[in-house]
Amino acid sequence: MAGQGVHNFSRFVHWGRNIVAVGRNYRDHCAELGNAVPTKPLLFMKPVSSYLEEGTGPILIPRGCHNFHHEIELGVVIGETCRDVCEGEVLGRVAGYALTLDMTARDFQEEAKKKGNPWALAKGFDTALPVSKFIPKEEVKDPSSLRIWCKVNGESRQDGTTSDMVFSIPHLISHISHTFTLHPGDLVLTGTPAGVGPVSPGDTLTAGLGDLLTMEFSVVQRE
Ligand SMILES: CC(=O)CC(=O)C(=O)O
Ligand SMILES: [Mg+2]
Repeated sequence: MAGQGVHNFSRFVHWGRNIVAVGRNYRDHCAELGNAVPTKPLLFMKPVSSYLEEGTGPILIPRGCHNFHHEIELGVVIGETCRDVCEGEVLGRVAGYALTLDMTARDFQEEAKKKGNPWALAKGFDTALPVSKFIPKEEVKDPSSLRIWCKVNGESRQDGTTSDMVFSIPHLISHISHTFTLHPGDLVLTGTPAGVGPVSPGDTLTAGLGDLLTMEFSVVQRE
């Protein structure tokens, strides 16, 4: 596998350094929250401590949050260093993919947006990034045409396709790499399609990526 070297990509969660997230990358999601479609990628970071691997525990609603949302997203795992890479080189530097949830304390985010503050509290709390197992790129025929879906207690909430992204995976990673270097094991979240909505303590989230995998997480209130 390209760039595998000493790294074991099946455990990328434990050695990736950067988690870069893209916001407002689907027109239908921009519309549902009343946001303009960006003219260049909107980026924010999530801390490594926000990772939650399937099977290791529940998603924790942060203290003081009263509007807690799911956002299903395709994650792209970097395989080789990306610094000033052109779009045509990007997919050759990808190690694989993962299904991710960009869990969001929407009330914290709304407050931050009003004040012009960053989104760290809204999107960076412990367990804010539930992830599936790693999927090597050889198992993904076309990352630009993958179904991503999310159900809450069995009810469909989000059902989108990566073909509806405003900015493609090569464009996003090339763009990011012209500002900061991405390293092997880093993860790029590519934004969420429409249907984001609230989850409560006791809910079960199930989500899927094409015919490649499904994952499941329960939700509890952080004490
Ligand atoms: C409005 C948002 O929270 C932006 C975001 O994360 C997205 O996926 O879009
Ligand atoms: Mg998101």
